[in-house]
Amino acid sequence: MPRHGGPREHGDTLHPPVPCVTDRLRPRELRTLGVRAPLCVSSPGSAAAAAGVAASLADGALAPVATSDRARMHVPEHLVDEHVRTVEESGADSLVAVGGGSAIGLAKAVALRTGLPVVCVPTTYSGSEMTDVWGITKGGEKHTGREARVLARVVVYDSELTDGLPRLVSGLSGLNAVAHAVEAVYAPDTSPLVAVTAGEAIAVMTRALRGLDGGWNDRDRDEALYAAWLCGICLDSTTMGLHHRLCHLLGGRFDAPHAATHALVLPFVLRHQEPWLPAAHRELMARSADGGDLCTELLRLARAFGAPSGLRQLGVGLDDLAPIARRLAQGSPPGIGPNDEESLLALLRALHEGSLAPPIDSVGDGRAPR
Ligand SMILES: NC(=O)C1=CN([C@@H]2O[C@H](COP(=O)(O)OP(=O)(O)OC[C@H]3O[C@@H](n4cnc5c(N)ncnc54)[C@H](O)[C@@H]3O)[C@@H](O)[C@H]2O)C=CC1
Ligand SMILES: O=C(O)/C=C\C(=O)CC(=O)O
Repeated sequence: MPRHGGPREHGDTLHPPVPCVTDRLRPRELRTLGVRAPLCVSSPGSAAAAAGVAASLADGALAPVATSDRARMHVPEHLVDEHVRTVEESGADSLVAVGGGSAIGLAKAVALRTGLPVVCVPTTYSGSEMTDVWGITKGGEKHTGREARVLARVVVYDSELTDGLPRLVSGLSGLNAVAHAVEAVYAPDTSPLVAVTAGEAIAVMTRALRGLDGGWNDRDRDEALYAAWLCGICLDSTTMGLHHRLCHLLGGRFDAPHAATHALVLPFVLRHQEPWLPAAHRELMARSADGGDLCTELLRLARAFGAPSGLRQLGVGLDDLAPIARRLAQGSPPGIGPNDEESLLALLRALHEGSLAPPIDSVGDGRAPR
């Protein structure tokens, strides 16, 4: 299959090709938006992919007026300031993000200030390209919000752009995406449609990640990108809960690596919520783990991809736990499990140690109403 020759073909594809898969960003997609002069942003790791996209645009006389490969995770405010200045000085009329959640997050933050339309070419599985969620970090606090203007106008999925993504980055960003789907299942504004999408997303992503764990192939990469798309839709459709709030707090205050933090935290927060899940949602989680215990499988995958084994490894001290629990309880993150300070502190202690409680069925009597 020639590079960029179109969606890859699999003889035994389980699902039809994703409708928005295309081979690459073409000038046509930008012309549809009526723009001519994009600022193309990437991170160092996705700079080569960004150069390829820029070249394909230039072929159509839509050469970027500026490029930057300086995106980094959590979107520090000073980078937003610098890139807004670049927009003003270059006369850019649009933002093309080529990369993972960091590049996309920077484009979103610049769009928040400037109102320029965003086009995304994701090269990791963060799912950010499908959401109206923005984040900017300043003074040790990660501020997030939702704004229609940051939602990408065009998203181009090309799994060949993920071929060079290192195994551990792939695995951890896939687990970040799974967190979007898991939290969408028990979000206050979930719906049957979201739950079905989330179930498919969790099942396909965990299957692809198991493939990556044992020797990744093209099909696993295609499936992971398909699942990332679904996971992003789940996050866009629902209110973020305890898991995302905790990860953002850790990201802002401890500069914790985003995807690795999600991978560590997810099995623990899901275990915390699990007893309060309605039976249908517990079954959905079990089905997406092939009938097994999803938390145990998520923890196994997190460890296989080098996630920290506990909050200790992220530089979080025992003394930090009570203030974090207080902060979370004050924010009263939506979720179905207990959100009082004492329960949250128990959760944080387990996370600090990295010791996951057994599934409730193996405990025997259940711990909460179903
Ligand atoms: N607003 C939203 O809906 C969401 C936002 N995020 C944000 O995204 C950021 C994390 O995004 P991630 O994608 O996990 O990390 P990332 O964008 O920082 O990428 C991880 C690493 O992979 C490298 N990389 C990216 N594409 C590559 C490629 N094709 N080949 C080789 N290396 C490549 C990057 O340079 C970086 O070193 C965080 O800031 C997080 O807050 C994450 C999920 C959803
Ligand atoms: O935690 C996530 O994966 C989802 C949202 C964010 O990271 C917020 C942001 O864009 O910084």
